[in-house]
Amino acid sequence: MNDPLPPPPADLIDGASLYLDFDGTLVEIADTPDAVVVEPLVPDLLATLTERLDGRLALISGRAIDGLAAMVPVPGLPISGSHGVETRWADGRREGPDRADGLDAAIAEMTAFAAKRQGVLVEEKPFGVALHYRGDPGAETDAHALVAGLAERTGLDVQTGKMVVELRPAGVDKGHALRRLHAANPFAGHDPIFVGDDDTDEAAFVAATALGGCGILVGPARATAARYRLDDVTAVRRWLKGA
Ligand SMILES: O=P(O)(O)OC[C@H]1O[C@H](O[C@H]2O[C@H](CO)[C@@H](O)[C@H](O)[C@H]2O)[C@H](O)[C@@H](O)[C@@H]1O
Repeated sequence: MNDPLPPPPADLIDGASLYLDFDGTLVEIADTPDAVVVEPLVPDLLATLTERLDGRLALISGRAIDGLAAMVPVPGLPISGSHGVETRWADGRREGPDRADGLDAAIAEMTAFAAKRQGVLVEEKPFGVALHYRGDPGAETDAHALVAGLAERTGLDVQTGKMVVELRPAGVDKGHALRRLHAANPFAGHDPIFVGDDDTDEAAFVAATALGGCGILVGPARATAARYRLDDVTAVRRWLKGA
């Protein structure tokens, strides 16, 4: 595939509001969710950017907020978690929906599925659940079929990702997350820039563009709503340091 997307200019975030994905963007993908290595330079970089942007920096992740906040201990950093389902604002206020009926039963079925396949694991989240098959790629088809069936029965939506398929509340995605954060101070009125690598990030690229900003895809060229592209996590960190 030809790559029509240039790297972002160094001054793109001047005066902007910056929204960052986590896995595959700020940290390298690892074998399991808990195996991710967060070097000290990551929270240090986020703290520096928060100061430089007068607080206009937030994480928008597929991970649940509590786990992510523990991995990235930056005081006052707003976080949207679980693919836009839950929010932690800079002052610590939390927002999220009720836990869906049927979620516990879905977790039980996924756990039974994983118990029969070494390398498949279940990641529980407060409002959803992810089924990871990075440790057993051959389980992909069955994992997707299981989660599609559970989505029909529970009314939850299917979210795909890198070697993962999950259930999350319907009608919410990272685009909603970006719009929600961007409607509030200090983000509002500044062009939104979103940086991400995965399927779930496309909705945020679309939202950022519609609000007058743009998206930056991380990873190999692909069909995307992003305007710019960076090769990998190292390139993201270099760009953020130089921006
Ligand atoms: O939106 P993100 O912050 O990028 O989160 C997306 C998912 O990331 C995590 O899973 C992915 O990263 C794992 C660790 O590198 C990897 O083992 C897995 O295969 C990837 O799918 C996280 O565990 C999920 O909850 C997030 O939805």
